[in-house]
Amino acid sequence: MITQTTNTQDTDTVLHTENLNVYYGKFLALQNIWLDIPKHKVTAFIGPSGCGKSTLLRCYNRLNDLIESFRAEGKIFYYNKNLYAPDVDPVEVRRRIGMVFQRPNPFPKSIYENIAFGARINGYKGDMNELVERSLRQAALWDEVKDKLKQSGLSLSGGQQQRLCIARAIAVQPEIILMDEPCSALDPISTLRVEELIHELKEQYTIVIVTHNMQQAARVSDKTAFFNVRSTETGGRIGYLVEYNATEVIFNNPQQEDTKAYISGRFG
Ligand SMILES: Nc1ncnc2c1ncn2[C@@H]1O[C@H](COP(=O)(O)OP(=O)(O)OP(=O)(O)O)[C@@H](O)[C@H]1O
Repeated sequence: MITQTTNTQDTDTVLHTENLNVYYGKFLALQNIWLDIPKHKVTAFIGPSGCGKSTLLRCYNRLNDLIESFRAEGKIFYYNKNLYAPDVDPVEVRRRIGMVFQRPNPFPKSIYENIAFGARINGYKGDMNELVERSLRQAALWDEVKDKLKQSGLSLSGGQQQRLCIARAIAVQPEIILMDEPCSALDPISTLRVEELIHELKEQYTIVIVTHNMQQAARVSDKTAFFNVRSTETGGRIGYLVEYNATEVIFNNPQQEDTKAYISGRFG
């Protein structure tokens, strides 16, 4: 069972990562991660390819459990509950902590069913029409699709499909939405639309976004974590957290030389 009643951390913290190491088999992908995700804010993860941004994001809703070689040491607290405790149901974790992926991946079903399907599986007993409309409105898609709810989700444009996926994530009423490069397959106008949406959604949800686009991190996030990767003598490549701070500090006054070099485009 996961309860939200007590909180051993700061009350503004929804996810507290403590001394996390992540392995794929013998390969150490992330080392010694300590990081707090604040409630109702947007937190961006930036850093060069392979530094473990997506790995960490997937740890937050236990999506890595589906990878056989995956192993985590350390703790991730969702309020006062360690997400990796033996009594925690990963399916329940994924309902509370939803995910939007790099490529829009609507179900090959109608727009309506894309929203209703997950809610129904989760035992939603309320008015389904109302839930579909509310979710699509929150994802800023309702006006564009309200007259064609029976059409396939796959008939929409890429940007619309991504907003449909956001609506689908919202429909099961999560508290946190994880976004793994949600705009990388979208054109600039659709990207802007999704960025505006992220800004609106943080009033109700906590958002963590992985992005390669530093302007995007600067535009949408309140806090930014910069990760880097170091090579070991034995050929390993270990990801680690370099600096975590308010986004304006990371971009205007970074405290670490590596952060300065990365945001000024000198590496990565
Ligand atoms: N399923 C997996 N099995 C084995 N190794 C993996 C797996 N997924 C990721 N890795 C390795 O873990 C390291 C971190 O990968 P991850 O995808 O988390 O990095 P990233 O910072 O998100 O990279 P990118 O920006 O290129 O998406 C990499 O060295 C990657 O090869």
